[in-house]
Amino acid sequence: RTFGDYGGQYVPEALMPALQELEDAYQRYVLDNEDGFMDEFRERMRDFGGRPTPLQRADRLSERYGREIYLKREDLVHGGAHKLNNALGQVLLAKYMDKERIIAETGAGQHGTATAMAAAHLDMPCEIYMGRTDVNRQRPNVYRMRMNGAEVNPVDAGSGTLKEAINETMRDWATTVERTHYVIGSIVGPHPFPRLVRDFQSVISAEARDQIQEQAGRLPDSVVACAGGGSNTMGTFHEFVPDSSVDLYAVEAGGSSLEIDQDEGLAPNSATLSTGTDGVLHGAMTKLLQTTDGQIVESHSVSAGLDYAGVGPELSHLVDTGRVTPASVDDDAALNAFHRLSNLEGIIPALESSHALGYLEENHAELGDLVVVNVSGRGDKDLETVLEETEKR
Ligand SMILES: Cc1ncc(COP(=O)(O)O)c(/C=N/[C@H](C(=O)O)[C@@H](O)C(C)C)c1O
Repeated sequence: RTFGDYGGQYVPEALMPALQELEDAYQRYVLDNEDGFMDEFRERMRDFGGRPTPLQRADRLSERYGREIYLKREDLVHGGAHKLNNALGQVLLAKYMDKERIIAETGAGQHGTATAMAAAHLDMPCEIYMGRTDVNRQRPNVYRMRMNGAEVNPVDAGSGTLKEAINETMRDWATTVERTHYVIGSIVGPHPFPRLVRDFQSVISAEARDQIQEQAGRLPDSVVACAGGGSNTMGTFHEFVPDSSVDLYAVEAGGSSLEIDQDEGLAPNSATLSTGTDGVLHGAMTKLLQTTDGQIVESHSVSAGLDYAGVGPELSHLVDTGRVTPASVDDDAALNAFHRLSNLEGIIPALESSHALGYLEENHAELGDLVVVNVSGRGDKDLETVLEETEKR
């Protein structure tokens, strides 16, 4: 149920039967591969999702930093981000559980898009909850969700971002749980969601661990991935966790500064692993950005996908035990990294992934001779934001 002191099931009694049912299905189908569930998951991620994704040597970045830089190309997964790994797995699991309806939250819209695509692919009705602020700043993804046949419900409460979208989705699920599965978008929420999402996303590190040994002849010295809720992070780390020679860096959004405004309850960043304190959010004990009297603060990031005041409990635990190094990169460095990869390697990365690439630019000297960086998504969705923000600066 837990990762050290973190995780658990801090939810209303009404949700416990649903979590118990999900835990049974997780054990039977994901862990025990009953009825060939994981075989079907892998086959669909191959034929529909486009896996395996390349682990590509970045020649220009390797020259620039004087070491071997390999990019794990999750931007090439169908839909443009790692999100499909988890969304397809959960929608397929919902089918095996005889559910009739899919709901999900989204912030950057990548998870919403992936869920809508997976639901269309598997012929399941789908409703996505998305904060009004995010609907306005990630419009191309709203069009894609609707094009894939999903209903998109804008959420006007609070700041109209991810936190409110998750609350609305949980509220829906509490009253429709008999026939509805909630496809949660990251390694957050009550047990078994953090493990379930991590296990689906772990295809990333399973492939990368084989590919790096095939292509470079050994394990990497370090692996770098951005962290919003933490699903691409733990997906990229999971199979390397037992390899103590491999350093793991989780890069969060440093926004415009790391200070929290206690009075306003505002944080101009989302660097939860670096500056957060323990608390419960969305059903799990984890690290949070909160005021001293326990109010969850409004977080910030130039990238919608990293703008989340919580983080997965598994990452909180691995940071506390020292296995994962928490890091953060500010908005400017992320924007510069967006332009840099586009110009040097011909790859336009998602603004979220740009935080991992920004960390590489600032800290490559500490990362050893062989580095794997996860490009969690592609940056088409961010072009407007980046062009606007770049003009402002
Ligand atoms: C391309 C891309 N890269 C990284 C992330 C960060 O989410 P995690 O992998 O769960 O840390 C995201 C997160 N996107 C979510 C979404 O699209 O709904 C996000 O907004 C929330 C689920 C956190 C993303 O789109």
